Amino acid sequence: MNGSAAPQTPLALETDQLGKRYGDTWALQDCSLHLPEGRIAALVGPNGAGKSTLLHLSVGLLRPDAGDVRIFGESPWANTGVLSQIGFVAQDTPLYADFSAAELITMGSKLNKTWDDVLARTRLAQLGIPPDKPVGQLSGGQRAQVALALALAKRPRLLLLDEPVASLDPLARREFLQALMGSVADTGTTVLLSSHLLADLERVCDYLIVLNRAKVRLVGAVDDLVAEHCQLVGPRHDGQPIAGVADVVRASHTDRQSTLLVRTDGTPLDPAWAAHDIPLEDLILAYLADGQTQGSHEAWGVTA
Ligand SMILES: Nc1ncnc2c1ncn2[C@@H]1O[C@H](COP(=O)(O)OP(=O)(O)OP(=O)(O)O)[C@@H](O)[C@H]1O
Repeated sequence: MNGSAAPQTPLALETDQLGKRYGDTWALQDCSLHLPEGRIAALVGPNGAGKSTLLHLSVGLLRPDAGDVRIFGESPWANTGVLSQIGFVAQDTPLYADFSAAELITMGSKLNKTWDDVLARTRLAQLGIPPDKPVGQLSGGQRAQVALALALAKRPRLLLLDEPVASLDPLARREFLQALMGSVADTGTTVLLSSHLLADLERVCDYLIVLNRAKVRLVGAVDDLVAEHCQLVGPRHDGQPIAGVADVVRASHTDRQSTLLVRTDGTPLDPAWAAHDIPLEDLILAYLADGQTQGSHEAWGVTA
């Protein structure tokens, strides 16, 4: 994990040993990461990994039980002034159900110092969202579109989206992500977007955060992470160190041969192994699979 690497550019989000606990269970633990300003970042993890918890800590909806979270250098819990720079669309896009989209836009314009009314109205007009219908009567996908339009109209420096495309059909999903990219490209807005749809994320994101079982498993620029990992195929591996390899992320074996997904250390690789590039999706899946069900089998009293 390279979450503690020295930052090169100003940071939109920074966490240091951040933790949140419910009873005895840590929803997020020892979470240290940087998200440089201007990135479009994917937040990936299995159900219950801690993604929503990280986002809620980042907008001051939850208070940390350990460590710190800073947005543009400020604690969102202690310094609520920084919240005006954040747009947040929570999972299931909660909106006031009795209000129409037009009324929500009016409310947004009164509550926010920076507000782009034309952006919100143009976007919802293009999508055919009726202005006067209570949003509680819109479809889940239409509500998600309204929530994104409101978040974008705030002209945030940091936009946090918790599974924004989950309720959208494939066409709407693509349109949503294109609109998101278009809106943030000009403004330099930093985006952190959680989703289970890896192919979508691969298309739009240039930064990656992988959480698994409350811990950060992987964080960094997509190009760097892809360059640092590869698949090795070679003689059966019995666990001894391999030149050029920092970590073995995943291993599978036959009697004579091993296939390893590894993180390299930047030095030349042992020539006994054939190295192949690894697609981003396979890389993410390897980190997601890591020890996934071990604790669950213990909790259910069954063997894996
Ligand atoms: N209010 C709560 N009370 C108790 N436990 C909670 C609460 N909220 C979350 N948790 C627990 O914290 C852990 C992380 O939950 P979180 O919602 O952050 O996961 P997630 O990665 O967003 O999951 P999903 O992909 O399913 O939305 C889970 O084990 C969850 O059961």
